[in-house]
Amino acid sequence: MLLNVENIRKTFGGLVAVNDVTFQVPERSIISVIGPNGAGKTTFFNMITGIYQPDRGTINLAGKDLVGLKPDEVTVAGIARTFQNIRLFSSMTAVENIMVARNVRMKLSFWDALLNTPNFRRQEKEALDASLTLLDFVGLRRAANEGATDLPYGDQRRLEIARALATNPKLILLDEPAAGMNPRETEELKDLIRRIRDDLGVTVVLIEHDMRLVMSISEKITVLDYGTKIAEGLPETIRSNPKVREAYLGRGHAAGEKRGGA
Ligand SMILES: Nc1ncnc2c1ncn2[C@@H]1O[C@H](COP(=O)(O)OP(=O)(O)OP(=O)(O)O)[C@@H](O)[C@H]1O
Repeated sequence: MLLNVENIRKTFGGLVAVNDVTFQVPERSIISVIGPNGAGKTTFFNMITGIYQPDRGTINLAGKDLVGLKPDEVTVAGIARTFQNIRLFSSMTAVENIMVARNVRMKLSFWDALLNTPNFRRQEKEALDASLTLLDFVGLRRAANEGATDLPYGDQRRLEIARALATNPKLILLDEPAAGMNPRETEELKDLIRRIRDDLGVTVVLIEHDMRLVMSISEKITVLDYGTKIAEGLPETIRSNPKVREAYLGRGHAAGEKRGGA
């Protein structure tokens, strides 16, 4: 197992946002976490990535215990993520946004940078080349020198994915990557997610409301409702699971119909 999460729990005051959830991710898999609004999905990601510490439970990545680590330490351990609300640096170009992310892996001293040593210049050149390769990978090579937040929305989402990949992760967590995308962009995203796994060997876990995407891409789906895991399995079994249907329909049309249903 690449990621092994056991019985993690998070409460906010009296509210149990994530209720003793166990979740396993095999290496090189594509797994989705779904559930109605407020089900606890983002809180779950936030615990895995060190933004919140779980009240109890364990999180293990390739044999390394992640509980207690800060977000940047989790990144170094091998987990990258994107956010529901895009978080790009608006004052930087597309390629610069990737270069800064790559810095977590660079081996430079303060003096190298200050004195502009050959070591610094060589690593800068490598960082630029690698960042352009990643832009190519997500289909944004032409936009390298454009302001990151001037890009169309779908491109910004792909840039965020490229930036996450720049940290050289074992696992990438995508929080609603298709949000705001049109059907053509969502198709391209599906292809990109497959290539992340097939070409880069990076394992993918996504939170997603677009059920067509979820059903067509996931090898396993985990369903949360009120913080509790209510179902887990192959897309076909999840689609026909009465508990899952009830969870979506019980919350009204917002989650059940507008967003595609379960
Ligand atoms: N920092 C916080 N303080 C208090 N309550 C919180 C906090 N973060 C999340 N919650 C609550 O925890 C519950 C789960 O929220 P979470 O954002 O994890 O759900 P979600 O499944 O990601 O929802 P959505 O699909 O709408 O993004 C919600 O009731 C939410 O209001």
